[in-house]
Amino acid sequence: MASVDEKQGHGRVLEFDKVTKSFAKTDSNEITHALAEVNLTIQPGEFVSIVGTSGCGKSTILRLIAGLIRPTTGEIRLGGKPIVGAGPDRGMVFQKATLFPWLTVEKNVSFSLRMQKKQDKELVEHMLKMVGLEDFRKDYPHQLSGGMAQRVALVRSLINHPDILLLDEPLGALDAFTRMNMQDEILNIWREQKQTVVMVTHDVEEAIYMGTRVLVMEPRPGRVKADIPIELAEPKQRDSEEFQAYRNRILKMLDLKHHTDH
Ligand SMILES: Nc1ncnc2c1ncn2[C@@H]1O[C@H](COP(=O)(O)OP(=O)(O)OP(=O)(O)O)[C@@H](O)[C@H]1O
Repeated sequence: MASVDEKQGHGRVLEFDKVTKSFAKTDSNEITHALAEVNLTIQPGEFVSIVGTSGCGKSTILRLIAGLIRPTTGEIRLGGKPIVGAGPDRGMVFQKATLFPWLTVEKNVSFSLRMQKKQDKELVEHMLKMVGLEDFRKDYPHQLSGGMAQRVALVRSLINHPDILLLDEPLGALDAFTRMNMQDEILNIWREQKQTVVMVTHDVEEAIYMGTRVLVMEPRPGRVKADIPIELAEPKQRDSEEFQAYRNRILKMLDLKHHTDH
């Protein structure tokens, strides 16, 4: 039986135990080692940011946690139990809001509740208010800006009270101003709901600003190169010396081998 805590979706530790993931290339006999051995413990309520150059396995980590793919070797456990598939206790948001174009905002948000025959008008209303979209409930996705669509995608995942929220570059397609606003919105939601968040981003400042911890990854084979707890006073000041020291340290790690624009 799940404990009350588990039912509420909080309090479960996420563990990667010697996890590797390899993919066979379809056009040759080669194998891509997307992840070498990853060992990782994420405590409930942590906000973990993942940064790293292209192809170092960031999305693979999220897809493994989501249960969309299985490890090649090793095990991923949530609350001590192996993750064997997708489930409503883990919600994922992608860079491009994947909304149903034929459904209104309200219907997109309540979709999974309706699938589970758990209609809850008040909850939907609360969620829409939380992201300031209550006046747009009857609009369709094509009528929304990128930021608004991403807010809908976010609350559509949050409505199941996931234990873990998985964010795959959720703000990557937004303009700088909207992006900064949404960083604060996501942080407010996280502070209110206290779920565990694992977010992939290419933006080092965003990783530090939002994360309680930053994982720096390295490619070929993908692995965690550094695991950096962010110990900055809230609210974090992007222009503070301490903030910039984290930024420079992480950028240096990313630049050592790969001169990219990350
Ligand atoms: N389904 C798949 N089939 C074959 N190879 C894959 C598959 N998924 C990922 N890979 C390979 O695994 C490696 C890691 O991919 P992943 O998408 O996790 O990287 P990433 O760090 O998220 O990259 P990016 O920042 O470019 O999104 C890459 O070399 C990629 O080509």
